[in-house]
Parts: sequence; structure tokens; C-alpha cells
Amino acid sequence: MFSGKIGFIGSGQMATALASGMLSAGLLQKDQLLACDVSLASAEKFVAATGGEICPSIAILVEKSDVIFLSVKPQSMAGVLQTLSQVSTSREKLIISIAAGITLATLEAGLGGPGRIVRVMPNTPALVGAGASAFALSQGTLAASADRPSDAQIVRQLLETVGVAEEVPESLMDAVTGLSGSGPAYVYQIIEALSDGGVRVGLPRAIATRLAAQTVLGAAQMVLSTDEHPGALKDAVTSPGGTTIAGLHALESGGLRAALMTAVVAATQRAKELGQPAR
Ligand SMILES: NC(=O)C1=CN([C@@H]2O[C@H](COP(=O)(O)OP(=O)(O)OC[C@H]3O[C@@H](n4cnc5c(N)ncnc54)[C@H](O)[C@@H]3O)[C@@H](O)[C@H]2O)C=CC1
Ligand SMILES: O=C(O)[C@@H]1CCC=N1
Repeated sequence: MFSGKIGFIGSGQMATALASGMLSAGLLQKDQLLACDVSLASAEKFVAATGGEICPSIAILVEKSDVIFLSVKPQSMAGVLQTLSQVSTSREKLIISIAAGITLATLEAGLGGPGRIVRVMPNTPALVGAGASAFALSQGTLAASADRPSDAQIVRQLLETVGVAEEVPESLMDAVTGLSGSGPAYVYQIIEALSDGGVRVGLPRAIATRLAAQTVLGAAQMVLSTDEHPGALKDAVTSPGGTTIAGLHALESGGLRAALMTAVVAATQRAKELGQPAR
């Protein structure tokens, strides 16, 4: 269990996924969740999904929270940091940014200096406890003491409640964004396309989508629960002169693997761009 309160500045898709995932996992109760958003509609959606409380201002949210997620778009971050820097108690709180591209240096500069600041890249399957996150700590995070865990332990606990979490050097955070942050969208396209293929060869849509999604889930579980290389697992499906090699040949002709690699590179590059100061 987590005993403190968690506030989300920006209560959109990712904030709702994290908060809902934490609630479903039993890490906390709804009265431990707070949100502040410039859009009332967005805040109300968050409350409908989680039962958390809306705060009328960032200052009030900071006052009431122990951990604060900065879950606005990168383009909105400068304004949020400016407001936070004027709330003196924000220096005592653990501040976790999930914004693509925004560096620890930018966060520290915007908040007025080093502090308990962590950069996290989660993904939306946190909603169902199957998230993949990475985090990078700033120099100002606290070590464990007799009466409290370290900031790293708190962040790991929050993220592992909703999936897996890896600590990485900050220099890898844009790459994480390009792979697992954006990755669910790539996989949804793959599932949709597999389902379309199924429909093309005569399967009803609902059955095709369920089979496609379960196939992706099962294959992912095979990679995670065996020590086998994905290539070896692929070989185990592929009979000489059989059906699978015919399908794999078509995928190679279509450039699937190059397309996926290029997607990760493009999204990583875009994360870097989003982290550049606006000109
Ligand atoms: N959606 C995703 O799959 C992921 C998103 N992220 C990151 O999470 C952050 C949020 O993304 P989403 O949830 O997708 O966006 P979103 O648009 O759903 O939510 C952002 C929310 O911030 C609010 N907002 C804007 N300015 C604000 C301000 N000054 N004060 C308070 N609230 C404000 C907006 O009204 C909106 O409700 C982004 O920085 C994104 O890079 C990270 C990982 C995955
Ligand atoms: O598309 C985006 O910019 C965000 C960051 C990672 C996933 N969604």
C-alpha cells in the first residue's frame, strides 16, 4: 500500500491510465488521488474514472499531495513549471514528469533548481496493470532514511504496481519514448491489420480481432516467460515449406521489420525535438 496522496497536474489520458491502474491494483484508495486541469471536461472525466478529487489550483494540489505527476503535454510544461516554481512547498514534494522529451535539466531550471525530480516514461497499458515504464532520477532525489524509503523506491513502487519498470540513464529516455512510450499505438495498428487480414480470408470481425489480440499477447508472454530469443520462438512456429514461412516471406517483402525500426527511430527523434526550447 502507498500511504501518501498523489496529485496529477494534467488529468488526461496518461494520468487517468496511471491513476486507474494504481487503484485497480489496490495500491491506494480514491481519496488519495487529486487532479488539477485547465479543462473542466478533462478533470471531470478523471474523476468519473477514478473517484479522485479535483483541485481548483496547482498551489492547492501541491499543498495536499506527497507525489506530484506532471502529466501535461510537453508544450504546456513551461507554464506549469513557472506556476510550480512560485509555490514554495513544491520543493519538498517528489515531482515526476512523464512528458515526452522534457529533460531533467529543463525541469530543474523551470522549478528554480535541483530538487526531488524524476523523469518517467510510462505507457497506457498501465491502465490494465501491463505498463512498461522507464525512469531516470535527478541528482536532487532523496536517499532512504530510517523513517522513509528513497525517492527511487517510491517511483519504482508506483510504476511496478502498474507493470514493469526499468531505471535507465537519462540519455536513454527519448529512446524509451520511441519504443515503449509510443509502442502501444504501433501494436494496435498491427492487431488491427491482422484482424483485417482475418476478415479478408473470411473470419467474422469480432473473432478476428480477438484472435489477433490474443496472438500478440501470447507471443509477448512467450518472449517474457521463456529465455528464448524471439528468432528462436519464430523458428518453432515455422515448418519447412509450411504456412508460416509463406506469411513471413510476405512480411519481409512488405518491409515490416524495417518499418517498425524506422518507427522507433522517428518517434525517438520527435521526443528529442519536443524537448528543445520553443523558439
Ligand atoms: N498518451 C500516452 O500514451 C503517453 C503520454 N505521455 C506523456 O504524458 C503527457 C500527457 O499526455 P496525454 O495524457 O496523452 O495528454 P492529454 O491531452 O490527454 O492530457 C493532458 C492534460 O493536460 C491538461 N493541461 C494542459 N495545460 C495544463 C495546465 N497548464 N495545467 C493543468 N492541466 C493542463 C489538458 O487539459 C489535458 O487534460 C504528455 O507529456 C505525454 O508526452 C507519456 C507516455 C505515454
Ligand atoms: O505521442 C506522444 O507524444 C506521447 C508520448 C509517448 C506516447 N504518447
